[in-house]
Amino acid sequence: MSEDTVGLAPAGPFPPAERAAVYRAIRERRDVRGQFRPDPIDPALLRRLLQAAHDGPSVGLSQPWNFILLRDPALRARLHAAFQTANAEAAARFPDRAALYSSLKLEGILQAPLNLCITCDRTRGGAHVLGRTHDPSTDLYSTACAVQNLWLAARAEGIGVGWVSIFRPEDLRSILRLPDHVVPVAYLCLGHVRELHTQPELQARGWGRRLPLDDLIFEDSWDSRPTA
Ligand SMILES: Cc1cc2c(cc1C)N(C[C@H](O)[C@H](O)[C@H](O)COP(=O)(O)O)c1[nH]c(=O)[nH]c(=O)c1N2
Repeated sequence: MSEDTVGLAPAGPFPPAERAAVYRAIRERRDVRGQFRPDPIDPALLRRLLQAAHDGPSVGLSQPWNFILLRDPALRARLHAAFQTANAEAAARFPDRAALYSSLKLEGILQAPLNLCITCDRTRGGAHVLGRTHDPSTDLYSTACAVQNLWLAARAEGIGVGWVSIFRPEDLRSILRLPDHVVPVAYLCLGHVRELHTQPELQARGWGRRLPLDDLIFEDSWDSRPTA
């Protein structure tokens, strides 16, 4: 196919206000655990979020994702119970910070009007996928890119998103009836929110802090990092 039949559009920078909006969505995106309103997400809005995810980059254009929409209260109760089991196990890993850990809210499974599991089908695209031949993990990275697209679009739409990874993988697999070749990459809680934290909640609550960007940049080789 020649260059003039593939379809090209101007690639200059966005006008300043649109550029600012993109950076605003990136900077103001937050992980939401407890501030969900119960009102449902409009189907057209949800469709835009899923389209944003589906517009993501993927290795060899393999698009390994699926989107499992979880609304059924009974199913969500089982998922919440699975979270509680895993969270008790996780809490035990932090004996020095047990009180702080147990004070953290780490999911909104029952409060959020919608839960969404974004999966990666490790067979999508067949045995050989362009770009994945030497790094099989690239299908998982692709799926994470889709998640981030959705997360940023959700911020622009006023929808909060919270990622819950405190599950035994086998619990998610059995409750959602996933076949072996499908990996649950992201379990997300979604809903309208009235307010968002201005900084990561884990920072606000003293669990961690955002690292200075300058400490993370170095040139040419790992050996030249400032902390070396
Ligand atoms: C892969 C992955 C997995 C999780 C998370 C994120 C990601 C990327 N985060 C959210 C995480 O704590 C949060 O992103 C950081 O603390 C930074 O905060 P903001 O996202 O900027 O608000 C998260 N949060 C939570 O309350 N329970 C969880 O199980 C998880 N799991």
